[in-house]
Amino acid sequence: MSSQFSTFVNVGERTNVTGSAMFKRLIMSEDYEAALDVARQQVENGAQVIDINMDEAMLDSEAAMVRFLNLIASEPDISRVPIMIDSSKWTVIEAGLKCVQGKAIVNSISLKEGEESFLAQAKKIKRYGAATVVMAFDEKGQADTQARKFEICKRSYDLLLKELDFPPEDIIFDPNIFAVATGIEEHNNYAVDFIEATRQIRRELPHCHVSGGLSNISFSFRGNNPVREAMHSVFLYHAIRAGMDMGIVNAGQLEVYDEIPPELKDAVEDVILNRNNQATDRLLELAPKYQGDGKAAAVEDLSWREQNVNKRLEHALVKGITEYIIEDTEEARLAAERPLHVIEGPLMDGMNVVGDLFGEGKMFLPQVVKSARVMKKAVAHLQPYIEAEKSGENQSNGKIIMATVKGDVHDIGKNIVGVVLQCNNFEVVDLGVMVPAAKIIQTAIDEKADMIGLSGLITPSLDEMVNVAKEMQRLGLDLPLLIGGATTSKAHTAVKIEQNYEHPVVYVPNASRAVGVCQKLISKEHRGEYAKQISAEYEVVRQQHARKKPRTRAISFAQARENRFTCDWQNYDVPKPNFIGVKTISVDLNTLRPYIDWTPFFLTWSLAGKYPRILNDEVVGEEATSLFHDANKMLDDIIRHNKLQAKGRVGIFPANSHNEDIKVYSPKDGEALLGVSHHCRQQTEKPKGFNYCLSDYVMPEGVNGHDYIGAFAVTAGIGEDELAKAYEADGDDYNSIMSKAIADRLAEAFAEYLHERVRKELWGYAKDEKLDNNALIGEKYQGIRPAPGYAACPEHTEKQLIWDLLDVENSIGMKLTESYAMWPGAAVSGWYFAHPDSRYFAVAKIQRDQLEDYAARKNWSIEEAEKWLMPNLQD
Ligand SMILES: C[S@@+](CC[C@H](N)C(=O)[O-])C[C@H]1O[C@@H](n2cnc3c(N)ncnc32)[C@H](O)[C@@H]1O
Repeated sequence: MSSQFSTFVNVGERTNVTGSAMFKRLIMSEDYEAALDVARQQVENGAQVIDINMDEAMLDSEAAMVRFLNLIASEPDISRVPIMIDSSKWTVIEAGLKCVQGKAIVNSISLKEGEESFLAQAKKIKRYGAATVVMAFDEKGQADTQARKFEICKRSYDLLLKELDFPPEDIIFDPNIFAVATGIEEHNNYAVDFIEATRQIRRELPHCHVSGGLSNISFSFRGNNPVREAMHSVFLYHAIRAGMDMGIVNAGQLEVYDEIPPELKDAVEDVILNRNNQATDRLLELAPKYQGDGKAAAVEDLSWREQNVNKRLEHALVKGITEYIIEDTEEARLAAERPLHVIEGPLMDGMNVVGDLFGEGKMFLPQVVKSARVMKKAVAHLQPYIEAEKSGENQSNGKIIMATVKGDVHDIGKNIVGVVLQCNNFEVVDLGVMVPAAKIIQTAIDEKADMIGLSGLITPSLDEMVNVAKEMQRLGLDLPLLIGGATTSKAHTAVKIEQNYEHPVVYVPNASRAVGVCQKLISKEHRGEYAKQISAEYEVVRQQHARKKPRTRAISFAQARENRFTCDWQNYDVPKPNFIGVKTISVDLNTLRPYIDWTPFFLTWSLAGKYPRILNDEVVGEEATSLFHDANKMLDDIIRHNKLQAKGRVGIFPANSHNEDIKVYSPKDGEALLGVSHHCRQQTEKPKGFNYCLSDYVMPEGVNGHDYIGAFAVTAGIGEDELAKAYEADGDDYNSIMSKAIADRLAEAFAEYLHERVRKELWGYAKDEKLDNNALIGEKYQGIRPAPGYAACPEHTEKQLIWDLLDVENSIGMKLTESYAMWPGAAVSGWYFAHPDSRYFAVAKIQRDQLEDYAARKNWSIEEAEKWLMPNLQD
């Protein structure tokens, strides 16, 4: 059932005689036709489940339930959503279960009357194949604190799984939403108790769901809808983040979180999160101000609109405000002699202010990208007028061809550089990802470009950049070549690329440097001087590199092997997996959300600092907070509209090591050899430690039977390209980059989530592990998940074995490029090692003897081995 819950599931409650006076009237007067219309409307309005309740003293509830459900069954537009049979009487529920077609949900059972009746009811529910809501209610009463809520849910969960083998994905906990701000001090923490209990439930009781009735929370503010709506929205915002994935939410009674006036939001947040003792009083004080329309109180500061048009354009650009840009641009166009002058005049002036502020560190990258969005909108408005003039003039600073090289799919960095250059009036022709050298060069010639910029993330891309440089030389180009991307460096550019091309080759470490470099290269006046300076600088880098003595002494491969990590294998207790084989994992994004590590997200946007501290950072805090809000808003939208999907494959196999190889056997018989995972060993002198190789963490063959190894490949990027392209088509680079950064985060979150499941459940060697997200990010668990291409297993072609073992491409559509980059880009793959001593390390430099051995093991020529292990070879 989990696939149905890939978004927050909204339960419609209007077909409930206890909650809707109108529905009650219709049922009591036996107007079932009109009652059906109520159900239909709910589905049309987006309810994904409809809750039906006939609990009315004056009604034969059982008969009414059966009659209504039978009517629904013959209405395909209603019966396409699951039905929630809601009653406090078990007989009504059972009568309902008998006549629902398709999967039903029972609302609800609990431990209120003890374990026996709870299990008896659950057993029947299971037999009907239904899911069930389980209330946090036991023999002592309804749970109000976090501890009680969790304790009851855990007890229910354990009973259901152990006694009945009840599918955990069919359990929906309702940990009780109670009213806050009632004036009774004990109630102040009720929302926090619900949210934190939800977090704990979702973390510790795998695969279950959490639901609740939202409107209770704001009960004390009956009659003041703006405050109630704000409370619903704030509560939901936090509860969904904690893992609430279902609920009775009346969309009409929900304010958009980001549109709540800040003053009200702050006061409501104080109440919901119980942030201080005065919270209720403050909200009570504020509430009358928002009564009625309420929003009148929230006056946006629009004084900037009174300035002249040029100043307004500047303000919009600096602040990234798109609302008025078309009307302001139009006003400027009408006043200008020619439309082009608007770009060259006020718009470029505004962008220069942005550029200066960015250069001075007073604006941050996300703001600059937002400015670019405004600029693009303005330029798009002017474009038809400029074309109508057919002036053919090109007033840009210069034209640059940008591309992620062949074999690589990573483009966030490239896109950011592109935007920043466009902000500075460079014309960027972006060829996208996986672009062969021939296409890059031909486009540069056709477009009469002034420069070429190459980007790449994975190490094989370094080689491809060398190839592009050689091709440019061979074909006689004279354009400057810019090099950027995570694995590139000044040293690599100087040592490997520059001498292959006799015109300027410049390493660009980040987006903020790109503008300066491009401006110097484009300027006739400065280019020669700058090129000379760069080339002299790189000559020094080369000389230093050549002189550089390795800080560590190399030893022979035989010596290194001799000094392998080992343990008492004879007495090693092999952790036997609960699951051996391969399976697909589909997971909803709400489940992944709490596993996100946000720190690298901020780094993507060049904001350095650890999350959550960064939100309050003195320098970047404000921008980080705004970025974080934008990201979460987009994430809400992605989840709500299913815009990205996460899919993965995981496998656990019998395995043994043989020196630097890991032999992987068939899960069926443990005999047939499915493949060999090849590894490299550290080859520098280790006076105090071991010369590690990943194979050391798997029991050698011939000792004591099989050990095991796991493999995984996950993506959260299904839909990523379409999503980003849609934003790009709209000139919205900010959201395009944002969507990719989010997809990336979700993929990493997926890897974290799946690894936890492997440890606790599939392999199960750490079933009692209890770690919060911080501890997971800090890798405080047993075992590792090294990823080919990273330091302990630097050779990328080894991903192919993961793909073969897990049948990744056929089953979930993830692919490997010729450089072994993963597609979609938001993807992670790797191996699982369970050994308690397993650690990440860096293979670092290896010697010729190991290179030859590796080539022989892989059945490669030495040249081939050199190509793939290039970053690990001594220069
Ligand atoms: C790149 S970070 C990703 C986790 C981070 N929390 C995030 O969300 O971006 C850590 C991962 O990189 C890989 N990794 C790190 N160091 C490694 C090494 N020395 N060898 C192999 N893989 C390594 C492992 O797969 C590890 O789980």
